Amino acid sequence: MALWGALRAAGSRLRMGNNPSTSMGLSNAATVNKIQETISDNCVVIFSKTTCTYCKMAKKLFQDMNVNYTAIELDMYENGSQFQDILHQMTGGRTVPRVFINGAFIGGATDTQRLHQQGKLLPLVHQCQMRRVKNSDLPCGLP
Ligand SMILES: N[C@@H](CCC(=O)N[C@@H](CS)C(=O)NCC(=O)O)C(=O)O
Ligand code: FES
Repeated sequence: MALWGALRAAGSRLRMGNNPSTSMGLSNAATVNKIQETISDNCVVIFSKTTCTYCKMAKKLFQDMNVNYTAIELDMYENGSQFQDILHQMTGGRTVPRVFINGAFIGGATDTQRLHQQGKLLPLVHQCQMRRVKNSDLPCGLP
């Protein structure tokens, strides 16, 4: 999948750079893995900051639709800026919120709001949820 390629590329680009944030907390590879795992295990993931009003707006959109989401609050992580660097490599921007649905980056708060106004947000979530139900019917969770 293209996104995994982008993630691996992001990891190696950052590893080659002189990135002081790797001296504490997770290595870039571990942070890339954590992002990768989180967005593939959860239909809706919001990389967020607890104090950010734009982030609150994005989270409220999903709350109002009764959709569960996973929020990674980067201001609660010692290596939050490392996450943002990797998200930058993956998505072209390091601002929060960064919203992923079904493993794909859909944008920031205003992009998410726009998709919602266009009636496209909930169908994306449902697509992901339906895929998960189908997969869970298979023995041993095989894909
Ligand atoms: N148009 C973007 C604006 C995002 C934005 O400007 N985010 C600011 C906080 S509100 C940010 O991430 N600043 C850098 C930082 O917090 O690291 C969106 O709708 O998501
Ligand atoms: S709205 Fe101010 S930090 Fe996001």
